[in-house]
Amino acid sequence: MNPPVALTIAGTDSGGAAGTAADLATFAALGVHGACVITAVTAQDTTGVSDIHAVPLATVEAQLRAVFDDLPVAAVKTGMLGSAEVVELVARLCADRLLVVDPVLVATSGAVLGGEDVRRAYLDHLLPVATVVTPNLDEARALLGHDGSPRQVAEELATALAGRAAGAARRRRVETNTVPSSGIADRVGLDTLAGARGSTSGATGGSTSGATGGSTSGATGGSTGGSTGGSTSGATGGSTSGATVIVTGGDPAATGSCTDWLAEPGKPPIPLTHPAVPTKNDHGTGCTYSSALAAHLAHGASLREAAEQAAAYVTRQLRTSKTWSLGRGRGPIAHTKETR
Ligand SMILES: Nc1ncnc2c1ncn2[C@@H]1O[C@H](COP(=O)(O)OP(=O)(O)O)[C@@H](O)[C@H]1O
Ligand SMILES: Cc1ncc(COP(=O)(O)O)c(N)n1
Repeated sequence: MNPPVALTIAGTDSGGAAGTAADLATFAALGVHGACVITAVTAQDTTGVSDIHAVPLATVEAQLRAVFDDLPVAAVKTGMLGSAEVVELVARLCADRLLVVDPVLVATSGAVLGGEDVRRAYLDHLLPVATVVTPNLDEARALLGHDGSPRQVAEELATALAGRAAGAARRRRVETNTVPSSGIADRVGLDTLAGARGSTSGATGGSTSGATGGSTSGATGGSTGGSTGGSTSGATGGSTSGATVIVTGGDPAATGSCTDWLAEPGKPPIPLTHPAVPTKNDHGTGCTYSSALAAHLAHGASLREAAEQAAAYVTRQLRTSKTWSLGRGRGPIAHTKETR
């Protein structure tokens, strides 16, 4: 039987901890075939980022078209996109897909991986069409433009994105009228503008988020039924009501546990708590988490289930890497197969 396919759109990390290295290793570990579209090549190690080479926009687009025209992509995950124009391109070509956006702005090491124009492009273009957004606390505060507790920023960001999602659906209608026909343009067809509810369940291995049309009702847009405990089906692509926001992290040092806050628009945020692993070997943790989330969604899990499983996976990998001593800086989260 075919495995589900997930696509990562991200940058490379020469040190093998974050970016596409983390994403593909995580997909493989979780039984998903990983496709990858490279947006930037970074010279990076455990101590920081020393160089970034942006892949030309046309090459990013060509990679996207090659993957979408050929493979039954059940879920898309974005990491470092690096420029506002790549953010816009991804928003345009992935708007009706099951889309996990990790809004990478700053690396653990402090390196800036996306400037103010990238932050704006996320807010204006990509986050409004995302199914789920996974900022860490700093990224969530940066996106909102102000401080707040993890719970507060998760709730506020979900509310803000819900407001933008309707506008994005309107914009998509205008844009898809002008996109020349191709494999992708066909799938991002007029029917989908109401918010495609095409099956993206990777469990079948054969589905792409097809233009099946669907309800314009905000209640179904970007549905994440599992987080309310009501649905057993996986999340679907094409948000019209706004993304679910998961603000990751918390303060493990302070409490011995990590709490990720899952917020759906219009609902009280839900705390998802798991044990903290005391370690500095956490480079690549955010990439690993969002890839694990996408992998579980590609298997057909509900969002709540996928979020819990992703955190459990990260925790296991951190337990493996916590005794490692690799590199001079912040060591990698383990991408090796579990040894115990
Ligand atoms: N020390 C830790 N122990 C266990 N889980 C962790 C630890 N640090 C982060 N996590 C978990 O890893 C996932 C990614 O979170 P985070 O570290 O905030 O991402 P980022 O790398 O983008 O800052 C979340 O589920 C978070 O709770
Ligand atoms: C190519 C690339 N993508 C993403 C990150 C963020 O990961 P982290 O927050 O663990 O540094 C990174 N450092 N490099």
